[in-house]
Amino acid sequence: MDTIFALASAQGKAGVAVIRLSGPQAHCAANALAGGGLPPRGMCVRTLSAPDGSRLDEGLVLTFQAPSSFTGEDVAELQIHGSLASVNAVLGCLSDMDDLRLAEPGEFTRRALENGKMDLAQVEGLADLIDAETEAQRKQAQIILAGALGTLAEGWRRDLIRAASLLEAVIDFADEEVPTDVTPEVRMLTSGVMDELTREAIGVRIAERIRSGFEVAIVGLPNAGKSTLLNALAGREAAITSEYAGTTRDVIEVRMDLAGLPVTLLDTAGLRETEDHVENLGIELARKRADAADLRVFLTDSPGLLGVSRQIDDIHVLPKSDLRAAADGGISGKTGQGIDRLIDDISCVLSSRATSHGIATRERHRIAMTKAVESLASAQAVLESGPDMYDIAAEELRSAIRSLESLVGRIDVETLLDEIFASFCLGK
Ligand SMILES: Nc1nc2c(ncn2[C@@H]2O[C@H](COP(=O)(O)OP(=O)(O)OP(=O)(O)O)[C@@H](O)[C@H]2O)c(=O)[nH]1
Ligand SMILES: [K+]
Ligand SMILES: [Mg+2]
Repeated sequence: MDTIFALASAQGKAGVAVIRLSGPQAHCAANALAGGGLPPRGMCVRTLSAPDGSRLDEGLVLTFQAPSSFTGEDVAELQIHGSLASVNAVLGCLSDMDDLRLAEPGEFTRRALENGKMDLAQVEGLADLIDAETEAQRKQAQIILAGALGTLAEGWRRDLIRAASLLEAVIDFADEEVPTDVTPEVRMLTSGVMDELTREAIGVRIAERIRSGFEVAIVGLPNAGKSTLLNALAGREAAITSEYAGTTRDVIEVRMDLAGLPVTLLDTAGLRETEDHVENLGIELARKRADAADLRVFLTDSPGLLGVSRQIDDIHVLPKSDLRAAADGGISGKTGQGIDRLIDDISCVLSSRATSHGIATRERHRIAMTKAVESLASAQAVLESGPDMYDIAAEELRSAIRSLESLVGRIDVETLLDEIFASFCLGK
């Protein structure tokens, strides 16, 4: 096994930079820089020197001993001053050492997975945590990283193994009298797992939104003040505004953190009948994106006229409230009136959706769970045909178990790894 090293903290100037080494030569290499005598597990302040004796930096050296480390291997971490030159000098010395090489993106985590320090879902959770920008994303990633999906999957697996073994007991004793009918218990176990899997699979759509952001489209007639409102919400001039009706044609996207939720606001072309070819293209795009969005804010008192389908949670507000006499509930992108309330309304709708999801977060999880549900449904169906079909039912249960095992990477790991680790940054 190679010993790998990489800068584990972000590139660029910082107070401290962390260089991580993992593998059989990790302690040996750290000792070479630190002048020897490091404990197998501990923390020391040391002067780090190059092979010619010249001083590299003074820093903190942490050592971890296999298997009690992030990767499960011998690990050393060098905390040095976070300048580009200091980091490059130390990395240069490490790459000159025999048996050491720069880690590939995600390679430390890959080793942690291979050494059983985390399961595949936890690896995904770690990737999400590193990418997390909002509080909702952070919380969701922490739940997965803590191993919650693995715990759930283990419970389902246990129930299905019990169900399969009940059937197998009947198959094995087919020639003898079997005193009890096992089907009620098999049915109960499989139905329980199916219900939970179905609920989790539905929740993935919401969890995906928390990872990638909810889309909120601002929709209305031309000149309603959509772009002005977008700019007010974004706190910057993201879109052009003017008194000319038909200013916005393309969809303008602004990503923001709305009360802890990741939201992409969409400013769209004003909706109307027009002869202008380019404006019509914009209107067509606006309708399409508004329909596909998670939530629409209609900036009008007559949303029915716009040709965009309206859904139950959608918000509609009267624009340009500053021009109306003591208008209640309206909004003004110009004066800021009603903006806070709109933000509250949007985050209220989205957070009620955000809390209704379960533990699973990815399309990969959804597919594995849906496959398991299909196998369980087949198992239940053939169970009806009596003990002659129990071997087929048991095979369907085993196939459901394999689907659940793929959730946490007990099987099919190799095919998934490259895809998952491709999203990792160096040093993780
Ligand atoms: N008084 C007042 N004027 C506003 C308000 N919002 C926008 N306006 C003005 O109304 C005009 C149209 O604003 P925009 O933000 O460009 O409207 P829009 O809905 O994006 O228009 P299109 O992109 O053409 O569909 C501009 O002259 C704005 O200054 C508001 O809340 N109060
Ligand atoms: K306009
Ligand atoms: Mg506009």
